Amino acid sequence: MTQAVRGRGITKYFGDVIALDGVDLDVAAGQIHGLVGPNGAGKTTLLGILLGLATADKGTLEVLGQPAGRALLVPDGVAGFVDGPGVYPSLTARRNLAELARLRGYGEKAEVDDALAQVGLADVANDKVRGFSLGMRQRIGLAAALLIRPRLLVLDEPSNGLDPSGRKHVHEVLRRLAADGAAVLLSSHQMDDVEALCSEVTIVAAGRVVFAGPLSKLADESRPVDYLLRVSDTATARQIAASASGVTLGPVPANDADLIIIRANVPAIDALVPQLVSAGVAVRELTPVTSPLESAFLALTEQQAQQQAEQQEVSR
Ligand SMILES: Nc1ncnc2c1ncn2[C@@H]1O[C@H](COP(=O)(O)OP(=O)(O)OP(=O)(O)O)[C@@H](O)[C@H]1O
Repeated sequence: MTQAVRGRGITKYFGDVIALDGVDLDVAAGQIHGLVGPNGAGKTTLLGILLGLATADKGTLEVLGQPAGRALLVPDGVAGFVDGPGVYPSLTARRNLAELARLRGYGEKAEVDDALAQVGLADVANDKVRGFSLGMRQRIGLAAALLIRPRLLVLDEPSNGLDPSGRKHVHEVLRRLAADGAAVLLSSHQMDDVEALCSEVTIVAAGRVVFAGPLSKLADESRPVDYLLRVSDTATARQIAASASGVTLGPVPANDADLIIIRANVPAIDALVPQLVSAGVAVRELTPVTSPLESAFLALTEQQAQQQAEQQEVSR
């Protein structure tokens, strides 16, 4: 599989602040890759470097086979935006895209209409962007990116402000692009979006990569997570869970009399369920409260924050 992005040791300072501290990033062509991390982790900075909006201080970056990251230039074949798309509020959605296409020297009206249709804005093509919601503006930004037929699409929080229908359009567009061989790199705080779309993720915390790889590798069976259990007899189930090894009882759920919340890892759950069943308690549902990505994200980023605090303590 060809690489769309290959970054090694990317480092970026803002004065004394180190926003990116030796970041490696690999995004394959045809892949939707998620970039996740807590506030201030360096995601926007990294995406900005890929889009030629900022330069790296150290490290190497190849985008679509070309060296990048050292000049304020959008590499060929790359589209996207950070911190929301730039639009002209006084122009209609269609004029915004048509002007952009004209400025860039490509794109016929038909492509503008097609891009608007793809993101679900055909019905409001003749409305001024001034009245558009955040989600609609995000979709205009995506439509603008589509005009250049990108081979790498870079998006910062593309689901911000999207309603379920807007989200569906955006997901479809991204999946279609990837199926056609383009690479998509998106940052998101919405773990369900990342899980629905991305095959691989890079998790960053405080400017460093704490995990990179397939989502399937994140599921760690030894890590305790919270589960919801729907059972036929909560009183007996709570009693058994309270004395089961490796299981901690959570709070009593407020609105559902048939549920209990427990914290356990996979082996502890595997041992608990037959115990409940043999005591005559039917187990009707067993669901992790947090997804594997969310719990890995929390565990990895907390670990990183703790290590940093310890390092600061040592260097004092
Ligand atoms: N232009 C700038 N000047 C000074 N510091 C900056 C600048 N841009 C980013 N930073 C700092 O660099 C670090 C990384 O910021 P960045 O915006 O890349 O994080 P992020 O992961 O995108 O965060 P969020 O999820 O909140 O958008 C932060 O400490 C931030 O304060």
